[in-house]
Amino acid sequence: MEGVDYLRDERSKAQFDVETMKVAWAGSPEAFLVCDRMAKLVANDPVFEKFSKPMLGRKELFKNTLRKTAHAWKLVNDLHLTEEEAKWLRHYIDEPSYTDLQWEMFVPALEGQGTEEQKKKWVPLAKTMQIIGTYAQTELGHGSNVQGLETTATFDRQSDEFVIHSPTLTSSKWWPGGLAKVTTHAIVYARLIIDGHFYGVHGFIVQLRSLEDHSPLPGITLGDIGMKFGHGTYNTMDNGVARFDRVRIPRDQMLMRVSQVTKEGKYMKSNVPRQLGYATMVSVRQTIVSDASKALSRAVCIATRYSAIRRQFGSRDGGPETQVLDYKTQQSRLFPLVASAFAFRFASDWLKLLYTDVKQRLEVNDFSTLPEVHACTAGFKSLTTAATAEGIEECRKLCGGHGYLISSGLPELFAFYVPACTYEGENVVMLLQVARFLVKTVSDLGNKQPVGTAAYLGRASLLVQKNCVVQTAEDWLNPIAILEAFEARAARMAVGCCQRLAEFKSPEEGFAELSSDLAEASLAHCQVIVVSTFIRRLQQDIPGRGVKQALEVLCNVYALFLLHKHQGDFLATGYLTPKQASLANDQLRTLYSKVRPNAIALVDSFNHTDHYLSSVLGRYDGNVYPKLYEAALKDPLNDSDIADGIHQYVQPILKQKLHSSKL
Ligand SMILES: CCCCCCCCCCC/C=C/C(=O)SCCNC(=O)CCNC(=O)[C@H](O)C(C)(C)COP(=O)(O)OP(=O)(O)OC[C@H]1O[C@@H](n2cnc3c(N)ncnc32)[C@H](O)[C@@H]1OP(=O)(O)O
Ligand SMILES: Cc1cc2nc3c(=O)[nH]c(=O)nc-3n(C[C@H](O)[C@H](O)[C@H](O)COP(=O)(O)OP(=O)(O)OC[C@H]3O[C@@H](n4cnc5c(N)ncnc54)[C@H](O)[C@@H]3O)c2cc1C
Repeated sequence: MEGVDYLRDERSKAQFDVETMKVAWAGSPEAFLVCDRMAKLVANDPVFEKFSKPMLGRKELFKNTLRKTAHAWKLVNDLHLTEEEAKWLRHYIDEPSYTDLQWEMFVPALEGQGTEEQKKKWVPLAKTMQIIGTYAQTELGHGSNVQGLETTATFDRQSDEFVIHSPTLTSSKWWPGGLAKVTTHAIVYARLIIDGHFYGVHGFIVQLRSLEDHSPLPGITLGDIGMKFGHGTYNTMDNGVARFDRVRIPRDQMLMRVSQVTKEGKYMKSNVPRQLGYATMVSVRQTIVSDASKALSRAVCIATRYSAIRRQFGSRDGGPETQVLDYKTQQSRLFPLVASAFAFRFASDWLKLLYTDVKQRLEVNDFSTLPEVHACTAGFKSLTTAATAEGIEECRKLCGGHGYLISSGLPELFAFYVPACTYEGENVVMLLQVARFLVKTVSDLGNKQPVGTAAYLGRASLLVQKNCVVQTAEDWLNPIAILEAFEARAARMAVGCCQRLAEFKSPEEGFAELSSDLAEASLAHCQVIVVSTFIRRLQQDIPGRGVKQALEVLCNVYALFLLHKHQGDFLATGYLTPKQASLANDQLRTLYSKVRPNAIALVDSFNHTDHYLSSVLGRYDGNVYPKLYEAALKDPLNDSDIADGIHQYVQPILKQKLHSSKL
C-alpha cells in the first residue's frame, strides 16, 4: 500500500460525520462557509503561491509580501468582501504583513481610544487604506513596562501642538510591524508632559511619511530592526525603529477618550479608567487565542497524517511494518495536542463572546467586568501560546527527521509562531497580571462573592477541605469529578499563595518573592476555565453522527492529560491520592484507543487546504514520499551535479599531496 491508500483506509474508519465536525470546529454553518470560501480563494490564486518563499532573500521576501497584500486588497474591493471575510483572507495568505497591524491594532486603537470626533475623522481613512498605520508602543529599552516608556509628548500651549521627542537611544520605538518601510501613520505611545508635569503614557496619532512620495517626514528617522528568527516567516514584515526629533502634531491628535488636554493646557480625566488606554491589547490578545488553535491545528494535522503513513518496525514475515500512529508513545504525545487544538478553539469562541460583551459595556461606560476580561485575555493568551509553541515543536519531533525539512512545513510554522509567546504581553508578565486578579479575589472573599470565571473561588473554603471521590478509572469520565479536581487544585494554589503573602512585610515584597508560585497558580486558574468551557460546550446541542461522542473523548483527553502533566500540583495540594492520579492515567490510555480510529478524520475536520498547510508530510492525499523526493529535487543545489565552489574549494583538497608525516 502507498500513503494515498493508508489515508483512504484511515478515513473509512471514522466513527463520526466529518462534514458536521467541520461546522463544529468552525463555530457555525455560516462561519464554516466563510472560512471555506476564503481558504479556497487563496489556495486557487497563483499570486498566493508560497512554496518558493524559502529560496527568497530578505528584500525579495518583503516585496513578495507587498505584492500579495496589494492583490489581497484588490480582491477585498473587487469581491466586496466583509471585514470578517477579509480577515480570513489575510489568515489564509499566511504571511505576516503590515495589514495585520493596520486591522488588528491601528484601527482598534482609533476605535477604542478615540473620541467620537476623532473616530469620525480617522477610522474611515484607515478602513479605506488611505492611511496605513501601526501601533508604536514598545521601545528599545522597554516593552513589558508600558509606564516605563521614555518617548515624550510635550504640550506647547502657544502653537496648540504636542512635541513628540525621543530623548534617549533607549526611547527609540522598536518592533512595531510595518513601521520600517510601509506605514504612513502610527499610534505613538508617549509620556504626556504639560508645564513640566508628567501625566502618564498616552497614545498620539503621528504621521510618519509623506502621502505624496512616501519619504519620512522631517524630524523622523525610520529603519528596519533586522532579520528575525526563521527565514521566510516574520522576515516578510518590516518591524521597525523610529526616532522623533521634536516632531510637532496638532493637539487633537492625542487619543482623548480616556483623558483630554484642553487648548489652555488643562489635563482632564474623564470618568473612564486609565486601563482603557490598554484596550487595544485586550482586543488583540483575544485574537491571539483564536490564532493559537489555528496554528496548533495546522501542526497536528501534519503530524497526524504523516504518522498514519510512516511505518517503522514490527514487520513479521515480510508483512507491513507498524504505523507509527499505533505506538502508544506517539499517541500520548500527539492526541493531547489534537485535543488541545479543540479546547483552544472552544475557549477562543467563548472569549470572543466575553470580549464582545465587555466592548458593548465599555461603550456605555460600564467598566465592571474589565478586570475579569483583562485577566482572562491575558491568562488565555499566555496559556494557549505557550502550549501551541511547545506543541508545534513536539509535532516536528513526531515527524522524525523529515519534520526538520522546510518542506514539512513545521520549522517555518514554529518560527512564525513562537514570537506569540512574547508579543502582546510577554507570557510570564501576563500570568502575573492574572495573579493580581486572583490575589484580589481571594483576599476579598469575606466581603464579595466572586462571579463569572472566578465564581468557583467563592467555594474555596469547601474546596480546600474536600477530597476527590474517584475510585475507578471510569469515574474519571465524569465531568463533575474532572472539574472539581481542577477547581480544588487551583483554589488551593491561590489560597496557599495568599496565605504565604500575608507573611511578608509588604504585599509588594511578597508578590515579588512568590511570583513563580503565583504564575503557577494563575496557570491552574486558566486551566479551570479552559476545561470548564470545553465541558459546557458539550452540554450544548451538537448535531451529526458521532460528533458529540468524539468531542467528549477529546475533552476527557485534554483534561486528563493536563491532570497527568501537572499531577505534582494535584498531589501536593492534597486533593488527589497517588492511586487516583494513577487511575486518571489508566483512563487516559483507554481514551487514546478511542481517539485512534478517528485520528485522521479529526484533523480533516479542520478543513485545512494543502496550500495553507504548505507541508509535503501533511498532504491531504497522503502522497508523501514521491512529493518529498520531488520537493528535494527543486532545491537550487540540485540545479547541477557539480555545485558552485566544488572546483575551487573541494577539489584542491582532494588533489593535495600530503607529506608522509601527516598521513
Ligand atoms: C489574520 C491575522 C491575524 C493576526 C492577529 C495577530 C496580530 C498580532 C500582531 C502582533 C504584533 C504585536 C504587537 C505588540 O506586541 S504591541 C505591544 C504589546 N505590549 C504589551 O502587551 C505590553 C505589556 N504590558 C502591559 O500590558 C502593562 O504594562 C502591564 C499590564 C504589564 C502593567 O501595566 P501597569 O504598570 O500600568 O499596571 P499595573 O500592573 O500596575 O496594573 C494597574 C492595574 O491595571 C490593570 N490592567 C493592566 N492592564 C490592563 C488591561 N489591558 N485592561 C484592564 N486592566 C488592566 C492591572 O490588572 C491593575 O489592576 P489592579 O490595580 O486592580 O490590580
Ligand atoms: C514579532 C514581534 C512583533 C512585535 N510587534 C510589535 C508592535 O507592532 N508594536 C509594539 O509596540 N511592539 C511590538 N512588539 C514588542 C513586544 O510587544 C514586546 O517585545 C513584548 O511586549 C515583551 O516586552 P520586552 O521585549 O520588553 O520583554 P521584557 O519585558 O524585557 O522581557 C524579558 C524577560 O523579562 C521577564 N520580565 C519582564 N518583566 C517582568 C516582571 N515584572 N516580572 C517577572 N519577569 C519579568 C520576562 O518574563 C522575560 O523573560 C513585537 C515583538 C515581536 C517579537
